[in-house]
Amino acid sequence: MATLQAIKYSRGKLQVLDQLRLPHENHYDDITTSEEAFDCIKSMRVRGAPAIAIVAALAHAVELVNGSSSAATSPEETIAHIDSRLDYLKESRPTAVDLSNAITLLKLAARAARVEGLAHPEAKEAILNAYIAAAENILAKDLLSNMSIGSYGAVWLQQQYNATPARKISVLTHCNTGSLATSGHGTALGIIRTLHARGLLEHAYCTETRPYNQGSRLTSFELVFEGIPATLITDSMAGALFNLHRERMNIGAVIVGADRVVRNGDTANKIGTYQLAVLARHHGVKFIVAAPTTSIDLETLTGAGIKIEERKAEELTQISGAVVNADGTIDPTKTARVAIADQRINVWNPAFDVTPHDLIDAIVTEKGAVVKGADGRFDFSQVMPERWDAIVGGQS
Ligand SMILES: CSC[C@@H](O)[C@@H](O)C(=O)COP(=O)(O)O
Repeated sequence: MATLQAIKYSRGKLQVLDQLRLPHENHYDDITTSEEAFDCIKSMRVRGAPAIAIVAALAHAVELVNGSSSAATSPEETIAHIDSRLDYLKESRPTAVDLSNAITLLKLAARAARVEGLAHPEAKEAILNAYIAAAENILAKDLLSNMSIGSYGAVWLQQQYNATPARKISVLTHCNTGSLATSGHGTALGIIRTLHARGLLEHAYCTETRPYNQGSRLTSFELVFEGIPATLITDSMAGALFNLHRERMNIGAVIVGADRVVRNGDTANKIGTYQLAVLARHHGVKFIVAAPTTSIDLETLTGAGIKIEERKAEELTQISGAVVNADGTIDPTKTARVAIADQRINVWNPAFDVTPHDLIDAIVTEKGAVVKGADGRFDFSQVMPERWDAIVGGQS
């Protein structure tokens, strides 16, 4: 079956699906420079923590293939050039940690390729090749990682509920964490896809995800595209849905993604995630975060240390969409931006909120599901031993 592809890449060429035009129009932008990638990420034509990191890393790879470092005359200058482009890209969106984790890895890869005494231009070429290979590896690993998260998450849920094809479970998800937010399959939506593929999913509910509507524009599009039984609700309907779950809806879990999971398990994700976690706890519904280890930030101790991006007022006070014809069909060639509030009203528009770890039942990574120990803490040392030793080991 065809799958949705947010990012198309071959060496020297990067194309990114413009998600602002979805679900009405499939348009890919060519990304040839870091500036174009920065704008694509900042304007949210591409979004989702893993996808942001992949686009930034590959955009610079494309730039290097096309000769952007040609003025560098020594290995030091080549590395300084790479560093400065990556530092610039890092500022595009601040909350998702995948981008900074990718940048750390890419900088290390470039440095590791330095060979003492090797003459320029061989030394330069070795550094460029190492950077490009590391960037391409981020793309390749992400898909494998998502498949693995899907499997671990489905198994964990199956065990919690003794789910079988005769006793399926329903889930609720928020924002978009699918193929469009990653290199493919997705994280939270990847678990839903895997549950469906294994015959264990009764129904998926997705929230609209105001203000930017990643749920109604993107997740519902992905669910319809794949024929997964699904229903769209507004963010404000979740409480009513949970209230009915015991008798009729059989909601087994809320499954969300993450922009940054910090050392104690506190998790920043799309605004509205926290209120879902509170509601889930009140109604005895499991709350699961699906996050590759690239979304884990071991250097930040608690959620209080996470910088939350604030976005512009127009995301609340205006909305865009395609024109609906009198017969109910959609005309994708006629899009409109519409004011839906008094344009003078003060607006607070944080893009993310933080869910405290005590409201989270499991954090599913590509290395397995992490649950709290008897002390109520998440321990990530099992799923990322090397980074744990390098960062936390040195502090204890
Ligand atoms: C696998 S994507 C995980 C998160 O990045 C996702 O849940 C989310 O909050 C995306 O926010 P966005 O502002 O659309 O980039």
